[in-house]
Amino acid sequence: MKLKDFFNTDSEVEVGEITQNSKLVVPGDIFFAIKGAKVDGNDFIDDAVSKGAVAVVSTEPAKKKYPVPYFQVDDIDLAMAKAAVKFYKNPSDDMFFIGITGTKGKTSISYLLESIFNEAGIPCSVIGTINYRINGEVFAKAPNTTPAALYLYYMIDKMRSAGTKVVIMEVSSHALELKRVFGLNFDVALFTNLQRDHMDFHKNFENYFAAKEKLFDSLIENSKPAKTAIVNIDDQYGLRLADKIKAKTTLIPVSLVEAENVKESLNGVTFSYKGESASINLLGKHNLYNAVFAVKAAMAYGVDLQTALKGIAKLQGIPGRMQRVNKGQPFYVFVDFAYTTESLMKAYETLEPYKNGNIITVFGCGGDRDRTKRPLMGLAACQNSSHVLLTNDNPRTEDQQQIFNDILNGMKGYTNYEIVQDRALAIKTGISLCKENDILLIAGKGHEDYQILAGKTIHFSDRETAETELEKLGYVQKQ
Ligand SMILES: CC(=O)N[C@H]1[C@@H](OP(=O)(O)OP(=O)(O)OC[C@H]2O[C@@H](n3ccc(=O)[nH]c3=O)[C@H](O)[C@@H]2O)O[C@H](CO)[C@@H](O)[C@@H]1O[C@H](C)C(=O)N[C@@H](C)C(=O)N[C@H](CCC(=O)O)C(=O)O
Ligand SMILES: Nc1ncnc2c1ncn2[C@@H]1O[C@H](COP(=O)(O)OP(=O)(O)OP(=O)(O)O)[C@@H](O)[C@H]1O
Ligand SMILES: N[C@H](CCC[C@H](N)C(=O)O)C(=O)O
Ligand SMILES: [Mg+2]
Repeated sequence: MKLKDFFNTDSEVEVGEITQNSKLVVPGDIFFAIKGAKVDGNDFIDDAVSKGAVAVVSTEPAKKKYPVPYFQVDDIDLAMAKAAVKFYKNPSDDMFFIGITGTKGKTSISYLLESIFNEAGIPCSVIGTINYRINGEVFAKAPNTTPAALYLYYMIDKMRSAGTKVVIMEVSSHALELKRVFGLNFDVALFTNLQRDHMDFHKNFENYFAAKEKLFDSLIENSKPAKTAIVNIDDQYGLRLADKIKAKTTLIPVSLVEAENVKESLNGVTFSYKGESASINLLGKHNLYNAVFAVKAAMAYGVDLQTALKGIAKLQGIPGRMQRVNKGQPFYVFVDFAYTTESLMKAYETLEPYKNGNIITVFGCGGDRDRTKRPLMGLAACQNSSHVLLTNDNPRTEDQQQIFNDILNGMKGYTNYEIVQDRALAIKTGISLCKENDILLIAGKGHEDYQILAGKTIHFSDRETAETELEKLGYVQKQ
């Protein structure tokens, strides 16, 4: 493609790649300079040009005369997404796109859907929190749930070349707000729920909801047929959304009343759905929602009910989502990605029927993120546990003591906690406190295999740590 295909210019210069990272520039590339959270991409324009960039795009006026065309734009996120749509030739037009938004349930639904499409023999790819997968193979670890447009489109192009028929995508509110998914045509969009999170970024619930709604705006504006919205109407924001979009789109409501004969156990949930018996190997009623969402989304593509139900039944588990660590010890250990108040409450609700002793919770809160949830999580943990081990999560660049102080504000009046700052030690302590039938809940990091301490990333896994500690105590049973 030529430069004139992207910008208002008559330049015939051939474009190689489009990038926002000067380190990756090779001769022929267009460089997008982004003001980031850590550094300003505008400081790397000279670097990009010296490496052979053929054009520079920025929101800032040019600091000097560059030897290549310089385009000043109002909205760099939009400019990148538009360039990506052109460069990769509308890749979403060639595949069926399922976008999942909502505070909770996105990753779980994406796994359930992938399992259904595998069962149906339909090649599918997944973009989400844990990693990015192309037709079942891990393509890359996920730096973001929904990556920035240039990388996102690059990956979608690879999915198309690999013969993917269905792309299942978690669409975060950040992505919607920052236009990372601009230009993608979603065939089906899912809304799970809206709960307290990301207030650092959105400031209030209305803004947060407005960001989520954008997925459905794009659904309405796109030009493809079969525009379907699948919305949780048991959620107050879902109900509002459903009301707003019902005249313009095919609305499929989701409500738990559709699942009958629900029986929960530590192996999963069995239920009947539209007269068929169904099961999932995932714990808790929230996963029943996720299962119903997945079945409805797959059916919107054309998968039949029986195949969809077989697909959800085959999924054995999801990394870090209520995952049991079982080395044959006489108590229960669960790792869960509950890093918000509501998720923590869901975890306790799920475990309640099996409570035959104490519940001990290991948790902390991430730094450089929503502070409003911290006292609420502290309160929830104290209220629902016999003992809480307050520890670090990913403090990132924030002072750990400040994070503890925020959490402790919600724990006033409670004495059933102690601070064990080192997470491995907190897990070890939690295990040592467990007596027969007790439950240890290790919350907040789920699948994560790292910790970000003072800005540095080290390897860390709740699951591995728990397994190692259990093995040290002589428990060896294979999972
Ligand atoms: C706060 C935020 O959103 N940061 C995102 C941002 O990174 P950043 O702002 O720190 O970038 P930076 O390091 O300051 O660099 C700025 C620019 O300079 C460029 N640069 C830098 C150095 C150099 O030598 N040359 C150069 O050109 C960089 O390529 C970049 O374009 O751009 C990166 C690349 O696109 C993102 O990976 C990164 O997401 C970080 C990891 C992040 O944590 N984001 C969170 C807030 C987020 O987006 N979360 C949502 C929701 C998660 C959920 O589901 O709950 C998500 O979708 O992940
Ligand atoms: N449908 C749901 N409703 C409420 N809570 C849920 C639901 N599904 C999962 N959870 C809880 O939220 C946690 C994270 O689930 P999941 O990873 O599927 O959500 P997500 O939307 O992808 O979250 P994130 O934005 O952090 O990636 C789970 O471990 C569980 O505690
Ligand atoms: N995608 C979420 C994950 C948070 C996980 C938790 N362990 C934390 O670090 O706060 C975020 O980046 O806000
Ligand atoms: Mg997710």
